[in-house]
Amino acid sequence: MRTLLSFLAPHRRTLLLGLVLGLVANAAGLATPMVTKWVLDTLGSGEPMTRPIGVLLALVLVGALITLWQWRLLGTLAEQVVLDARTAMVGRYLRARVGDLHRRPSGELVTRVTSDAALLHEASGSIIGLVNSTIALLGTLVLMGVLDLFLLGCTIVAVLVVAAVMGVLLPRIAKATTAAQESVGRLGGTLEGTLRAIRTVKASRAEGRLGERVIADARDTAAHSVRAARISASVWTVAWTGIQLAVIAILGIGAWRAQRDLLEISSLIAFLLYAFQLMGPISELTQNVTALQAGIAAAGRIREVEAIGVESPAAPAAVPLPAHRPAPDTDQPVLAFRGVTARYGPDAPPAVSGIDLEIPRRGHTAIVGPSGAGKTTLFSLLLRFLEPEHGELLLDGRPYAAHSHYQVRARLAYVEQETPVVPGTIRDNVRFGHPDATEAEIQEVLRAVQLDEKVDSLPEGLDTPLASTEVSGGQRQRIALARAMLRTPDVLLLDEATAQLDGLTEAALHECIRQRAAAGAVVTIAHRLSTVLDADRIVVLEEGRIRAQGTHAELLASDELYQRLVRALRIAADQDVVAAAVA
Ligand SMILES: Nc1ncnc2c1ncn2[C@@H]1O[C@H](COP(=O)(O)OP(=O)(O)OP(=O)(O)O)[C@@H](O)[C@H]1O
Repeated sequence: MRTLLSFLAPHRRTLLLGLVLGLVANAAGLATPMVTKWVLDTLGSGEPMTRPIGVLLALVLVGALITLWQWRLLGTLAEQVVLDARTAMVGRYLRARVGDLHRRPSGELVTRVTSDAALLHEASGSIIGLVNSTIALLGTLVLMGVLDLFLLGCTIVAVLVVAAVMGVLLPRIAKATTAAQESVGRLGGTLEGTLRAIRTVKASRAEGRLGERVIADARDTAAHSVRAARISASVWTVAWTGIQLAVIAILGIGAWRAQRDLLEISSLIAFLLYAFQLMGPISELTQNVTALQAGIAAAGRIREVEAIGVESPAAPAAVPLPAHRPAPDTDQPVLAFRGVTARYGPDAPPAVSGIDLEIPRRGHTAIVGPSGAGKTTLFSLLLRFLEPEHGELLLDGRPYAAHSHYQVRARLAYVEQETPVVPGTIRDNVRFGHPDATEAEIQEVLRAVQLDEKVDSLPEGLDTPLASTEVSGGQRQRIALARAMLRTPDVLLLDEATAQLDGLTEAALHECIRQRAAAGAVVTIAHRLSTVLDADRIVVLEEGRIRAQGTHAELLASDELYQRLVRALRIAADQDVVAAAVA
């Protein structure tokens, strides 16, 4: 509840106005039966009926206008609350630490923004609705008491029975709705993973099995929602029947009291009007309690997003790059690890330990090692996706802690092994890191990765929209390279694809590495013999530690693991040659 209130707090003035409008509309509604009695009392009294009928009309009109205003006000507010929640969540996701984000299925994170946030719409007006309907209920009962205390007693018995049944059933609706939302979250997670790996899913003929898992969550959602709908139906039936029975009882007892002159006919009619009106606040109470419960559950799930750790809070654009930036020919390494140990969780074993490594300002450093040796972890540390547990990293001789995440990343360019294309056109993809890049700069990097002719041949050229499925693996690699080469970064971090690359892409890759290494630093996670042979220095990793460093010739002569790795790469390279010859 506190969480839901925190979403509403910024809109308290609008809520207050909504409450006041609701109260005025209630007052108009409550006065109507009394004025109806006035109309009836004037019958045969000789008084003109125009005044009470005029008041009646005015009440209906004012009530309608105020209700319209209140609906529009609260409807707009509800959408603002949903928008605020979505904005906060999207911002949190984008500022989140990579590790924290990856611990949750992305599809589930998406459902929090889409379906959970939508539940706040109904809930945001429900607190006002609850106050309004409670006041309307109490007001109706008080006015009924004014008309006839005996009949009020009958009504209160019916209202208490209805309230008791609701007290038991409404929490069950909340439980079912929360469970349904959780199933939708799981469904989103599984479905997103399935669609992302759709090729593997189909190739493994696993559509049926995975479909079953997704449908199982959908069935779960439906089962919980059906339970909620059935309980709601029971609540409505009990409330409706209770009030109908109360009306019949009032009619019988009221007629009997009227016969004995204990009650005026006009009062009985007004009382009956109030009895019929009772259904309004009761149904409003039910709806609002249900919406509030669903909203509280959704607000809880939305607030869980705040548990996702975020990176340094400094606003990226507001952080100036350090004035201190050494001359390019200095001997000081551009990047350095000093006794770095890091792990992925408090209970996980260290992924890398005691890393001491310097990345010179110029040249190509290749990192090699068996699977799980910690190569990707070194990149994650350099890019600050992961923070060291012990030791520190230095950029231009200054600890990473003295820079913001943004400042560190502004000096690096990164090509992922999977090299995703981002939503948008080829132009958007190439200038992703530098949205202000000029046409000439874009053309230059496209030439460097040998994509210029391909782009020129497309009818829409640079403005061709890209979807990951439309781009070949090699083209994706080259687009990612072009993106990284734009505005010559100080350090190019390249996680080489393990998949076989086409000749054009491989040649473009090596040309880019060579060009960049002549002017700046290139660090590769090398999976190809040609890349290792190209490197100025090679770092051999084993079980999270640096085992050896040196040139290819030095390591080949001195390190047994390196010899084995090169042998494996050579066999892979030979296989590539055979495959190319066969093709
Ligand atoms: N996100 C993660 N959560 C938990 N442990 C991880 C995570 N990523 C890597 N590890 C662990 O950290 C260690 C180093 O992994 P890393 O991915 O750095 O190795 P690698 O040398 O890049 O392997 P590969 O060549 O197979 O990609 C491994 O033991 C791995 O299980």
